[in-house]
Order: sequence, then structure tokens, then C-alpha cells
Amino acid sequence: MAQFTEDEKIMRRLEQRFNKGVVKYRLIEDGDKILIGLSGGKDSLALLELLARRSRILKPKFTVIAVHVGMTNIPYQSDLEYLKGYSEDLGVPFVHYETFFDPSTDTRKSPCFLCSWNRRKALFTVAKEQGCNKIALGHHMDDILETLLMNITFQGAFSTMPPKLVMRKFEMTIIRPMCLVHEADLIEMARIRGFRKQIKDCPYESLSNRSNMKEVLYSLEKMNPEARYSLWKCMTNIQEELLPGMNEHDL
Ligand SMILES: Nc1ncnc2c1ncn2[C@@H]1O[C@H](COP(=O)(O)OP(=O)(O)OP(=O)(O)O)[C@@H](O)[C@H]1O
Repeated sequence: MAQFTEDEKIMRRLEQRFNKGVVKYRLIEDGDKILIGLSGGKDSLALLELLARRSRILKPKFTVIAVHVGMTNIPYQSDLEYLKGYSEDLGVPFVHYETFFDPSTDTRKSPCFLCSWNRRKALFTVAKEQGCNKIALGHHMDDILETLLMNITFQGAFSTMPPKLVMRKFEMTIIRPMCLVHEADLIEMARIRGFRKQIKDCPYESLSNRSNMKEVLYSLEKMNPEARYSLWKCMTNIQEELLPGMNEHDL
């Protein structure tokens, strides 16, 4: 029997969870052309490698292309040579797209909101330019669960970032192929692959609600090591009759 090293076991587990998410949520179909959002962080670097590898299998046949969006008004340094080299070594074409936003035009919105809104817009623009029908983002299971907890706590809404979001109006589908991958494994992958750290220099960056929710998720898993699976399952196990009714007749 083959003996795997600890690092090989981590990579196998990660790839299995990645493949499980792709198949379970039917994220990839024959003929897809997928644009990968490559921020330079560990999650999208991992996404690029995993999707590039999967694109070599026979069925479904799909192609990938990577884009890094730069915001010219933010002194946020990205190592473009590294990102381009990393993509091209995997056989994936790399595009660099620059845009900007002006935080003074809409002071009701935070710079972080404006930045991510404009980045999303840029991703759509490049996807259209490149003839892509899907955009893949590097969000993983922890991101999705943290967003669920944030939406419950701050928005009073039971929602999160879904593995697949079909946007008919824009003829575009957002996919999150790492939806079942754990962040702990991605941290290990970054070590194994020696991902170069992105130099973050954003003047607006501060501690967010997301980092607080990371701690909440961590505490829940200390209470119950299976907590993340329960949280995931509860999203498809809505027991309506045991919840407050939607309309007055139920009262
Ligand atoms: N500048 C960018 N250019 C292209 N895609 C991006 C960019 N920033 C973010 N994305 C995409 O959006 C996803 C979520 O972004 P977010 O800012 O939460 O992640 P991150 O912490 O910057 O980096 P990563 O998720 O790659 O570790 C990324 O995984 C990536 O797919």
C-alpha cells in the first residue's frame, strides 16, 4: 500500500473536498470558460492550481483564465510577476486589469464597500471581454460559514455566499469551487507550496466583523468539533413549522 507523507495527505484531503464541492453543487459544465479572480492571497492561488489541474481531465471539458484586478488609487502592492509566472507555469493565461474608485463621491458607503463593488464590476468586465460564462472566487468553507454568522447577527437574514449564483441579468454565474475546503488546509497548502505573501498596504484596512466571526466559529468548534458540519447542514434543513411564521395566519 502506498505510504503518503503528512503533506501529501493534506493535499489529497484538500483536493478531495474541492472535487466534492465542484460535483455536489454542479459548478462546472462542458464548454465552460471560467475566469479566476486572483487576488494574490493563499485562497485564490490555491483555487488557480486546483482548477488548472481539474481542467486537464477529459470531462467536463472547460478552460480557465486568471485575472488580477489592481486598484490604482490604493497603494496595495501586488507582485504581478509572481502572479503571472504562477499562472503561466500552470498553463493558465494571466490578465492584469486596472481600475480605481473615488471614496469622496459616495461618502455614505465605506471605502471597503466601494473597493469590493468596483473590483466585482471589473471582474464582470474582464469576464465579458474574455468570453467567459463563469467567474470563480476563492472563498472557502470558513468564509461561507463566517458570512452566514455575520448575516444572522448583523443583518437579521439567514443567508450567505452560495457555492453557485446564477446571475441571469448579466448572463454570468459566480462559482465558489472551494466551498467545502477548510481554511486550515489552505494555510497548510500555502506552507507546502511556499506561496509568496502578498504585501498588504491598504490605508483603509482595519479589523473587521469577519475576524470576530472567525473567533466565534473557532469557539463553536471547541464546543463541538462537528459544529461546522452542523452549520453547513442547517442551511438545507429549514424546519419551517418550528420557526415563527411568515404571515399573520400562522400566529
Ligand atoms: N484584486 C483582485 N483581483 C482579482 N480577484 C480578486 C481580487 N481580490 C479578491 N479577488 C477574488 O475575490 C475572492 C475573495 O476576496 P477576498 O478579498 O475576500 O480574499 P483575499 O483575502 O484578498 O484573498 P484570497 O481569498 O485569495 O486569499 C478572492 O479569493 C479572489 O477570488
